[in-house]
Amino acid sequence: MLPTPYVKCDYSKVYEPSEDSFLLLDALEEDKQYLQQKFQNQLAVVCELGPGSGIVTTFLMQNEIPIKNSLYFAVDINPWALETTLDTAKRNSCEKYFMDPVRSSLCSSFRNNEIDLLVFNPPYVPAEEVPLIPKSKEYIDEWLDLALLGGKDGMDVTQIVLDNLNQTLSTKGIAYILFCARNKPEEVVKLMKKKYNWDSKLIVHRKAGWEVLSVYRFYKDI
Ligand SMILES: C[S@@+](CC[C@H](N)C(=O)[O-])C[C@H]1O[C@@H](n2cnc3c(N)ncnc32)[C@H](O)[C@@H]1O
Repeated sequence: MLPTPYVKCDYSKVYEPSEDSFLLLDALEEDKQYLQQKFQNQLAVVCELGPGSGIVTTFLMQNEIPIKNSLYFAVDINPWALETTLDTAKRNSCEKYFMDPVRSSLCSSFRNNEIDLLVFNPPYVPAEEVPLIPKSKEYIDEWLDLALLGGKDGMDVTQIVLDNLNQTLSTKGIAYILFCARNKPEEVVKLMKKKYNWDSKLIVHRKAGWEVLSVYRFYKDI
């Protein structure tokens, strides 16, 4: 079993690592060899959307996923998450890896087809709407709402990422995305195949309280 990063931060400002975070780590561990083979002998560009505490990006660096020669970008809309991600990386002695925290909404600050590995534990809880971006860094509770609430079926934010995968990912690119049952992931993956020809594989799923969570890999075998 791969080590889990040590995280110590202010959970009134960033999402506290929970069952979903740990399930995502399990999925990445499960696919470690697959990823190693896929990206061997190249420089891999890795992007985690919504790193929150930084636990997932730090896990990737700590365990050299997908490969030793990787560049890591941690993209969050919450400014506190960027500071915390840097701190978590440092606490786990990951300073030797290239990791850039980027303040941006989803992949809007990347050029097309640059990301090889995309990882996202999104705001997936169904809600009337996705909250507006808070006016100031100091509106702490509002940043936490953004970490959780995903609009209709909890899919508003995730759907933007899925609809843009063809533009976002490199030719060999792969995405790992977490869903809860209320996101209707079985329907989502069928539509991804039909609309965009993305293959998908259920890597892990687990009952967490009253929620069933799953992580799917999206890929194209070329
Ligand atoms: C469920 S939390 C996941 C945090 C962390 N990755 C984990 O697994 O513990 C979702 C994260 O997505 C971020 N987020 C929400 N909307 C975003 C957006 N439009 N662009 C970038 N990040 C966003 C939130 O700030 C939050 O850090």
